[in-house]
Amino acid sequence: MREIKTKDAIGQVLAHDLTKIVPGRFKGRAFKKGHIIRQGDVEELLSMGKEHIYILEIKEGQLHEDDAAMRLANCLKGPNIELSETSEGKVNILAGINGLLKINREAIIAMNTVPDIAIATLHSNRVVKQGEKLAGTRAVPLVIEEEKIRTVETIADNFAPVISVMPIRSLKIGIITTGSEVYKGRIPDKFGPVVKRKVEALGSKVIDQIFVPDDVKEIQSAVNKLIDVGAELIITTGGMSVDPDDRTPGAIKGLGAELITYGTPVLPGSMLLLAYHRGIPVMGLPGCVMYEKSTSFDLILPRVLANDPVNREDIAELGYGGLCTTCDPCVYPHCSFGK
Ligand SMILES: Nc1nc2c(c(=O)[nH]1)N[C@H]1C(S)=C(S)[C@@H](COP(=O)(O)OP(=O)(O)OC[C@H]3O[C@@H](n4cnc5c(N)ncnc54)[C@H](O)[C@@H]3O)O[C@H]1N2
Ligand code: MOO
Repeated sequence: MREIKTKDAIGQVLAHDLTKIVPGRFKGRAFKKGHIIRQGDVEELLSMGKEHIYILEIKEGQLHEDDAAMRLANCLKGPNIELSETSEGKVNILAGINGLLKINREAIIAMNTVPDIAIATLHSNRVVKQGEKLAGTRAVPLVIEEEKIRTVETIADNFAPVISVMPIRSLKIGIITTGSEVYKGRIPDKFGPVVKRKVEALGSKVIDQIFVPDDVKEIQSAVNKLIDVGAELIITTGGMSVDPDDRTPGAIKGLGAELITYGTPVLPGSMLLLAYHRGIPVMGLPGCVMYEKSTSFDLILPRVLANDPVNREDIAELGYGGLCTTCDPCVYPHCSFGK
């Protein structure tokens, strides 16, 4: 790469994309890498403040930033990922489908430890839409040693897939509403509609809702009945804390269900339960899910729907970033909650 005066550059090949910014009106590529500079371009280049420009001269063992960015992007690309074109030396990593974003954090850290590499991502486990930008990558200098890109490619081989989107399944949901006060009609059910709205927003369907008093046997037979009629995820509400009438966790455990967790290090939503009974996930939701905008339920539900295995360690990890600051209005997922 060689620097020359713009006024002497006619006929030369531009080494990289040139960005123009007009505040409030335009930010983007004014000249593309590889463009052959013409007489008429000189005035425009000078008005963009480019008194000097780089002419491309790439040696053996070096890569241009555009080629480096595309190779980096291919290191990141896992299932259901699309790549943008290269622009201004950068490639964006995009969601190929609606789904659950998975990012290998360890791989991203290892790659960014290689000098001159920049990879910026969203957080893992977020629900994303097709076409959404998930990450961006570029090499920092205009010309980079190919060896550095090879190091990143080796890391990618060890960790693949680095970025992927898991499809979120549409499941048949069975709701069990516990609480003698609701069962006996003393108060109307306010919990069922919240659960219905949240599962439907992710593409699932409620097939049945059973109301039961705070009674172990009744809760247990409702779970089995819903599985018998084809429920693929069972969600119980209420009765999850410490009162004598809080029978739900005991009932689910008493079924012989495989308990992943009763209690999650997330506030609100710390009394949440996740178990598997006859191969079907069962979630126990504490009262706060009914009135708080975002809780542990919002963090775990998409993972269950995506069939992303959640073990006790995954639950423990939720504690870091698991405190909701209850902003008004709630801006989740555009906040630190669950990250
Ligand atoms: N001493 C402690 N107190 C509390 C604890 C604790 O660990 N120790 N945990 C707190 C947490 S965290 C939560 S969340 C709440 C409530 O948890 P529960 O799941 O046990 O909720 P319930 O007791 O069943 O109900 C609380 C409240 O909500 C009303 N409710 C329940 N279901 C419905 C429904 N379907 N429709 C309308 N309203 C409903 C219920 O009538 C109660 O008023 O406990 C904290 N306290
Ligand atoms: O489970 Mo409570 O749900 O933390 O508010």
